[in-house]
Amino acid sequence: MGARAEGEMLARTLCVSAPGKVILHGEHAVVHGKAALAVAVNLRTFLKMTPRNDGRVSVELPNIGTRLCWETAELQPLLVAFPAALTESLPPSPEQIEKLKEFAGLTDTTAATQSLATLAFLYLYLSIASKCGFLPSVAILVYSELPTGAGLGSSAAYSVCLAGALLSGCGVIGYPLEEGQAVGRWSEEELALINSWAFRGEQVIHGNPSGVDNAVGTRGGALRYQSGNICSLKSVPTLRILLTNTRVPRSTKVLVAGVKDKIMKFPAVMEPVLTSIDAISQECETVLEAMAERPSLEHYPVLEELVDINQHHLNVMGVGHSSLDKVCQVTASHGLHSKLTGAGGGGCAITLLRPDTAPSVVEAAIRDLGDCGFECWETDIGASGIRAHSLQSLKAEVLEAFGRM
Ligand SMILES: Nc1ncnc2c1ncn2[C@@H]1O[C@H](COP(=O)(O)OP(=O)(O)OP(=O)(O)O)[C@@H](O)[C@H]1O
Ligand SMILES: C[C@@](O)(CCO)CC(=O)[O-]
Ligand SMILES: [Mg+2]
Repeated sequence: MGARAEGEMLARTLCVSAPGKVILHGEHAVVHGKAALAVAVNLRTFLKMTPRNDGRVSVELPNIGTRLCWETAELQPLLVAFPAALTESLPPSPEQIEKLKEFAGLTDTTAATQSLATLAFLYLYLSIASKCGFLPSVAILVYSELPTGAGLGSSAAYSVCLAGALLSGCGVIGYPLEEGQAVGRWSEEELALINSWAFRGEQVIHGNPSGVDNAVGTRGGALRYQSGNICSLKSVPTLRILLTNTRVPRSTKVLVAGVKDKIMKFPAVMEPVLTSIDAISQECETVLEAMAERPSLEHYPVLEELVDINQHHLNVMGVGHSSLDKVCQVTASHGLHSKLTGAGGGGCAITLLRPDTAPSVVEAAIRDLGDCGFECWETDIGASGIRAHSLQSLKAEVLEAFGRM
C-alpha cells in the first residue's frame, strides 16, 4: 500500500487480529522484574475499522455486550489532556482517567468490564489522535475468540488490536496489506510502536502490567520477557497443552495489586518466592532449548516438576483459587501436571501433556474436568502476532460477527 502522510486517515476498511497467550512460568513475578516465559495461542481477537462520513466514532464490543458512540466534536475538548509529547512518554495519569470516566459517564456502579474497555479505547483513541492531529470518524468492531478475563491475555489482545488499527488508520504506521494480499505483517520498528501503545492500553486495564502480555500479543511465538526486555525463543519444541477455563471471573488488576500488597507486607518472605519463580522460568527455558535440539521424553519429568513447584508458589502469593486446586487434583489423578496461567484467582489453568500421553487419558481428564463445570480444549502454542487481514481471508465465524452488527 502506498505511503501516506502521518495524519492522513486511511480511506478504507482495515482488519487486524492479535493472539491470546499462555504464560508457562513467571506470572506475577514478572511484574516485579523477574523472567517470564509466554507463548501465543491461536485464539485470536479481531478488529475491523471502517471510515465513517458522519463525524462520529462508534465502537461495538459484542464479547462484553457494549456499544459506544460519540460525535468527534464531543471528544475534541478532551485532547487538551492528551498532549502527544506527554502520552508518548508517560503512563496514563489518574487525572486523565478521571476525565475520561466523567466524560463517558462511568461510575463506581458501572461494570468493571465495560468501564475498563471503554477507558482503554478512549485513552488510545485520544492519545493517537492527538499525535496525528485529528479525530478520525470511524466505526470499530472488536470480536474475540478468547474468553474475557480468564488469564489468556484477552485485555492484551484487545489493546494490541486497538493500537495497531488506530496507528495504521491515522497514518502513524503503514497498513501492510497490498491489493490481493490475504495477510500482512508490520516491520520490527512498527511492531515496537504498536507494542508500546498496547502497553498503555494494558496500563489502563491492568493498572500495573509488566508488559509481557502485550509483548507476546504483538510479536507472537514464544518469548522470555523481563523488565521490558523481549527475547524471542527461536528453538522451542512443540508442546501439547490442555487449557482449562474454570469460568471463575476475576480481575487481573485486583490480583496484581493484591500480590504487591503481600510483597510490601512480607518482603523477606515474598522476595525468595519471586527469586524461585525466576529460577523456574530460567530452568524451563534451558530444558525447552535442550528438547528442541534433541527431542526426548526424558525432559518431561523436569517440566512437570517445575509446573508443580510454580503452582505452589502462586498459591503462596495468594492468586490461587479452589477451582484451580480442583483442576490440579483432577489432572493429577490422571498423572498430569497443571498450574494456573495469567493472573489466577480463577480463570484458566494449563496442563502439560506429553507426546505419548494416551488419548484415552486426555479424554478421561477432559471428561472429569467437564464434570466440574470447567471448559477444556487442547491448544498448540506459537501462534503469530498481530496481523493485517483482507476481509475475504477471514474465517466464516469472524465474518459473521463482523457482519451481524
Ligand atoms: N473482546 C473484548 N472486547 C472488549 N473488551 C475486552 C475484550 N477482551 C478483553 N477486554 C477487556 O479486558 C478486560 C479483561 O482483562 P483482564 O486482564 O482482567 O483479563 P485477561 O487479560 O483475560 O487475563 P490475563 O490478564 O490474566 O491474561 C475485560 O474486562 C475488558 O475490559
Ligand atoms: C499477572 C501478570 O503477570 C500476567 C497476566 O497475564 C500481570 C502482568 O504481567 O502484567
Ligand atoms: Mg489482561
